[in-house]
Amino acid sequence: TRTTRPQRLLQAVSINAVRGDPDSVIKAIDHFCKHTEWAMNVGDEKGAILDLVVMETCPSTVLELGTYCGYSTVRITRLLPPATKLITVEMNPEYAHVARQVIQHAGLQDKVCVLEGESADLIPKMANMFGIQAFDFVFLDHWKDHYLPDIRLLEDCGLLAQGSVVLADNVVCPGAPDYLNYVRYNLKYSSRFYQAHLEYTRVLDGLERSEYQGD
Ligand SMILES: Oc1cc(-c2ccc(F)cc2)cc2cncnc12
Ligand SMILES: [Mg+2]
Repeated sequence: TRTTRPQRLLQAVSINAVRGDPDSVIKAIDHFCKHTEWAMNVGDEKGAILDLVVMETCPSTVLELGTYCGYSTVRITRLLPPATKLITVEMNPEYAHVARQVIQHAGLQDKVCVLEGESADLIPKMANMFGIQAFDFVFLDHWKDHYLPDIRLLEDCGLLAQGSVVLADNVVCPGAPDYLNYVRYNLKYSSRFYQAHLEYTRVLDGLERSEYQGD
């Protein structure tokens, strides 16, 4: 097929969503994934849990690892107050290019920085790049075998502080067993599981919310 799935998803957004309206962008992507073509967005069921955790955290600084087409970027950013910045990291340049256009269609481009590259390379540079101390909220939604090394790297770079909330997607499917073991049995975290389903399917999945207890 000439076009890629992210490009077809972007086309569905540009046709069906209202410019400047994040909720219409979210609805257009969910409709596309339910009726046209499955895609690995966090989706509407897990997305509603993501919304609740973001709202109760009221974060000033947000990091997302794994942008894909920007669906969860839009979900999170639409809930943030005007002054807040969200940094999202995507290693695939083609995904990043589509995500920037989806985020722009939602009218949220001024609140989001899409960084292209490997999370392991970029995390150590973030404090200096953005003049931040710690992230109040981190959403892990990239390759599952990077969850554990990346949360350890965030700790080592002093980018987690007491009360920082880390929410991880796909801890059941595809699964992140080493990450779950770490956050559930390490006294530095208070962790809880939200049972849900793999986006747009009946397959079991879930989100793990882990709150950093401080050094
Ligand atoms: O939410 C997700 C789902 C899947 C996925 C793919 C194929 C399958 F069969 C089941 C699950 C892969 C992901 C990779 N990165 C981030 N999020 C993902
Ligand atoms: Mg995911």
